[in-house]
Amino acid sequence: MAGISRAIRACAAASRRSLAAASAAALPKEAPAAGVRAPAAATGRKGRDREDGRRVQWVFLGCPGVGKGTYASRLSQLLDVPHIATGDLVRDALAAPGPFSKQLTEIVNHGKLVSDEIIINLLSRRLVEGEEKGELGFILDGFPRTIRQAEILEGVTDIDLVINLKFREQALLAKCLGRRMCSQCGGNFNVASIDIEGEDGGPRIYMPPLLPPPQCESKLITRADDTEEVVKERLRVYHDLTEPVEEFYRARGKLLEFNLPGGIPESWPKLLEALNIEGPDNERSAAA
Ligand SMILES: Nc1ncnc2c1ncn2[C@@H]1O[C@H](COP(=O)(O)OP(=O)(O)O)[C@@H](O)[C@H]1O
Repeated sequence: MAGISRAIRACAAASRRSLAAASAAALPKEAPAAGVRAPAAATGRKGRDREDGRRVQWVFLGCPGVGKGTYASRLSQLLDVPHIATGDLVRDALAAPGPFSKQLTEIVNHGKLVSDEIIINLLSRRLVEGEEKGELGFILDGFPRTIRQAEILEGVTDIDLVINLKFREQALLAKCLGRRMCSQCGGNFNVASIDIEGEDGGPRIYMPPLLPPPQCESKLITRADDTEEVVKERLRVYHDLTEPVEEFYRARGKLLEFNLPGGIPESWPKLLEALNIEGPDNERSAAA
């Protein structure tokens, strides 16, 4: 797909050039009229309704623990595009032995962002692999996370829609601390029980734990950066460096704000509705 290959070339070039030069070369395009563009790319359930044959190119924004991975992954299956999480790319890179992974671990385990050069390098490599496999779109999760990353992305490819997930701040820390993954099957679970009183006439939010099946119980692992101190730092970094990215896309009429009303059973059908996507018949019961 032309959009992706342009992005790859430019991202790869950006990782070689100084980022200042890359940002200058990738100056943002004219802002379209204010207001979120109707997510027309999503109206066909498989997102195949564009004339050029490409599928959706979406971005998920939102604080750590909000559920970007959960919803991005579900949508990617529904729309038949890859879910590309830069956090996963970073974790894969730090799992490989060597000095590079040591350097990355030091950054990630302190809740800091890795450099734009490193992340663009990892992302462009992933996009090249995808292009070789014939991928026709993407849902990005965890990128862009700085204004500079957003400017580079905006300068090299067309992002159709940016979904900004919001959840009650007081629950985010508990959600991160409760995350568990099965080291064998890769399944994601959460042992936290969230119960928050309604605010300003809003409903009470109750999210029961999402417990693993018995065969996964003894294999659960916790991310090294999901400790209280590090999650608080990641939330601070999000507010300082990533929140301005919301405004960047709002000004370009691409930001769709979505307040999660609760856990997956309540939120998933509402998100599909907001995106004008028709889920498969069994989707609602699967989410319930
Ligand atoms: N776009 C990015 N820019 C810089 N660092 C990133 C980016 N994406 C991921 N990382 C690094 O990987 C870590 C884990 O990312 P992620 O899984 O997306 O975390 P979160 O749960 O906080 O959203 C981040 O704390 C950061 O160190």
